[in-house]
Amino acid sequence: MNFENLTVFNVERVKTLGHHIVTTKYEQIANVDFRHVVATGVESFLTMKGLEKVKLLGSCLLGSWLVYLVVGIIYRVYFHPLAKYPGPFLAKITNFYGAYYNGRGELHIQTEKGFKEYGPVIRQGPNKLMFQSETALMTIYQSKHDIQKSKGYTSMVPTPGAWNTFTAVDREYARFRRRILGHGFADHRIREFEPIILHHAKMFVKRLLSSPDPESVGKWSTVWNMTENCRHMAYDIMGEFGFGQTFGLQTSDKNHFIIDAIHVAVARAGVYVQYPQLQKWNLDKVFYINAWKMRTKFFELMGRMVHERVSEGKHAKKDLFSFVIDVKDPETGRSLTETELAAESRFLLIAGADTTSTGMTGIFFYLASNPEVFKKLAHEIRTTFDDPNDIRGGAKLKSCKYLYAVMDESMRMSPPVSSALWREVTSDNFMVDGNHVPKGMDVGCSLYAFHHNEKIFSDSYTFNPDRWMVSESNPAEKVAALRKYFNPFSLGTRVCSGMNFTLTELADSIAAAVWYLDMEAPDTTAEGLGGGYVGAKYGRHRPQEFQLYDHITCGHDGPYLKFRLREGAKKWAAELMDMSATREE
Ligand code: HEM
Repeated sequence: MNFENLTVFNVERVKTLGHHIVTTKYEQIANVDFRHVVATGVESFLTMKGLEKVKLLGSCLLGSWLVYLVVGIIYRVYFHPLAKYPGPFLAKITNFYGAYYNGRGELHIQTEKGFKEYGPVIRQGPNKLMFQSETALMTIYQSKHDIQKSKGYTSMVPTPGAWNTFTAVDREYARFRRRILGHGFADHRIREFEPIILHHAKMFVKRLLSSPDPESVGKWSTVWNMTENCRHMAYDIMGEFGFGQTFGLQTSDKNHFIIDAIHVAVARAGVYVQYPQLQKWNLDKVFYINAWKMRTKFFELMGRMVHERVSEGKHAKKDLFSFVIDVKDPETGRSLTETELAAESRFLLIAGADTTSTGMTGIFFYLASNPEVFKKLAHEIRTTFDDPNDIRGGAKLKSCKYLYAVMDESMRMSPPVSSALWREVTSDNFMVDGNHVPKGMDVGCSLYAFHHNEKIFSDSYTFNPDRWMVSESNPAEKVAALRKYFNPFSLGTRVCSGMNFTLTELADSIAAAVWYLDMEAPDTTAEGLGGGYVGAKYGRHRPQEFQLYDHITCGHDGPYLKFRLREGAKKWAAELMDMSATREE
């Protein structure tokens, strides 16, 4: 084509209605030298005033951006490899959908609602598919070769190279870290650490009993917000496990800021995991100014704790540091450095403390809203243990089947990690439920939506621990079938490393609290208990459901409860009240 000489036409279309023919008339105006046109354009641009130039350039840029945007949207909606899958329009065109709902703490609700609206496969981002079937759950999370954690996880790495087990995307590196960390979570290590868990569980009970009136043993206590009390206990335990020392949150408010610091960090991370590109926009400076200040204080505290721990000597404490510092990976011959271990300990505050405290708070919510369940559980614990000092992991505690059923049912109803754990497809022939998912796409299942899949968990919004109890009307096979799909700790190659640690912590502390205490909810409204309320928007409308605000880990409030020493426990109360916050090693 010759661009130097172009023929320019004046085009006139003649439009008529009905069956008349539409004609188009071309009238030749001139033969134009294209180079001349460009030169004239440049010349007239140069002669323009400054403001006019800016306006013209601005319009051109805006125009090009709009064209780019519209073309992008059309591509994502009609021509993208995932175009055929249903889902919210916003999700089809941008990851802002996931970021927005995660920021609001409602992605888990939108997902559960989405399956009802669109069916078992939803497009939840331009390159993301969310599935709701038993086979999809197994295919996605048990695959060893065709899947790895999504790139979104890398947005949580604070400085280049500072991976921890959770953020490790690379399969080989994650396996290496899990092999080392596994030594810290081995059963015999949990047994060695358990006395520390039990000490904090007793401090928890002692605090719940305390009241402004010193004569009040046996009378109702102060009203406690269990969200806070459970967090304080779980963070203190994780301080001991990760850093060999307690934060002292149950006994002083000096370090309470770490919980706020972690929550802002988690809310921020939740948004970026859904939409990693947002991180480039440096929004932290705008939205998280206070968080940056808290972050600095938090890192200073962590730095001090790591320093103190390291200077105490490798085996001075029974903690993660001591359990794994000497472990050499048999496959690579490598150990974790002190810096790598410190990164792991920092991460465990989120992964281990925030999650466990949500699990525990949920249990208190469901016990408070279901007094008949509390009664049955109290009977089981109080008749199994004559002496509360015998409560610890082992056959006796394991025999408390109803305790474990209550724990499972609470985490089914309100999983402490609720959203999808995105996985990236790394092979060319990955199939989920007969759908070929191209390489580079993200796939996942939502824990919350899955636990409320009526096909598997019937009457899924009813708290019913009996669904986990084997009986004549509920045979072992039926319970086993449920258990296969119950996955609060995820499953497969990246299942939670701290699952057994958590179950020990929950069983010890709930059994101790129920052994010593009766409880009562002074206010059974949504605000008082932390449930939903009739008339609220979808997902927040169920009074019998503990309300979670999901941002990777979950925010919540309540239940507000008061406690009193139960009958027959007086003999043991004095010992409890005399207990010192300082633990004897
Ligand atoms: C109720 C308590 C807990 C729940 C519900 C929970 C749940 C989960 C889930 C769902 C994952 C998978 C995350 C993903 O795939 O991205 C996970 C990973 C992990 N959790 Fe937990 N967790 C809990 C407590 C703990 C505790 C107490 C620890 C340690 C002391 C811990 C350590 C870890 C680690 C290290 C990972 C990363 C595993 C990997 O990516 O390979 N968790 N947890």
